[in-house]
Amino acid sequence: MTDPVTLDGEGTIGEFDEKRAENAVRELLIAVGEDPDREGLRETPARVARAYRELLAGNHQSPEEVLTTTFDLGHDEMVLVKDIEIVSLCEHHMLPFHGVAHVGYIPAETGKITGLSKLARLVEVFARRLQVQERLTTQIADSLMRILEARGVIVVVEAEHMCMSVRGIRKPGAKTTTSAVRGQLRDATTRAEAMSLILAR
Ligand SMILES: Nc1nc2c(ncn2[C@@H]2O[C@H](COP(=O)(O)OP(=O)(O)OP(=O)(O)O)[C@@H](O)[C@H]2O)c(=O)[nH]1
Ligand SMILES: [Zn+2]
Repeated sequence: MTDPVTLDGEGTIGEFDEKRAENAVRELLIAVGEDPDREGLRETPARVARAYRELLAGNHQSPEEVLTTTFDLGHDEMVLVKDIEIVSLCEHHMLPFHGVAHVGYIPAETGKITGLSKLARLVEVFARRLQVQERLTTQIADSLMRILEARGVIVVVEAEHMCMSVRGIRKPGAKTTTSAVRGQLRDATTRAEAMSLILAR
């Protein structure tokens, strides 16, 4: 058993209980009028449980774990990784929202930077949880400020929510953009420069 992960202001999350998840999916199949023992559904509870384990893997990872590799390159200008694909699950409907995240930061004065892939890994840590897009965006920004002691951070997430496209209001194609800007990137000129890089195709 690993210790439950403490989420910033969001309580704690315990272990993933695969057997319990399987039983719950079996119950859900019965609740919607299906026969969970028919040929095509026999393995479904186990498959769905494994899928949720994967989609919620970030519950058991911390941002500190993935931002371990740092280099002191003395680089003190902005570093920006664009178009990091994300798939997350909205906490209201447990349906996916998917799109891209753009993550930029101005390193600490010491020039402490991290590996580029670590920025994408950081995004994964927070995307693979039950989320709302706003919290996903701010958690990425706040952890970069805290762990890398960055002087500034900008995170922009653009996503389509399945709960808005396949059910409810049914507006496929509607995109939601959220941003979080911290430190020196709040400065109007620096922020405008970052936004023009993010928007450039
Ligand atoms: N702000 C925000 N809202 C979200 C996100 N994901 C889903 N939602 C919204 O959460 C709201 C939940 O509203 P409710 O009225 O409780 O649920 P509902 O009856 O299923 O709502 P409808 O989707 O309007 O049918 C909906 O408006 C969703 O669009 C997100 O990441 N951020
Ligand atoms: Zn939703």
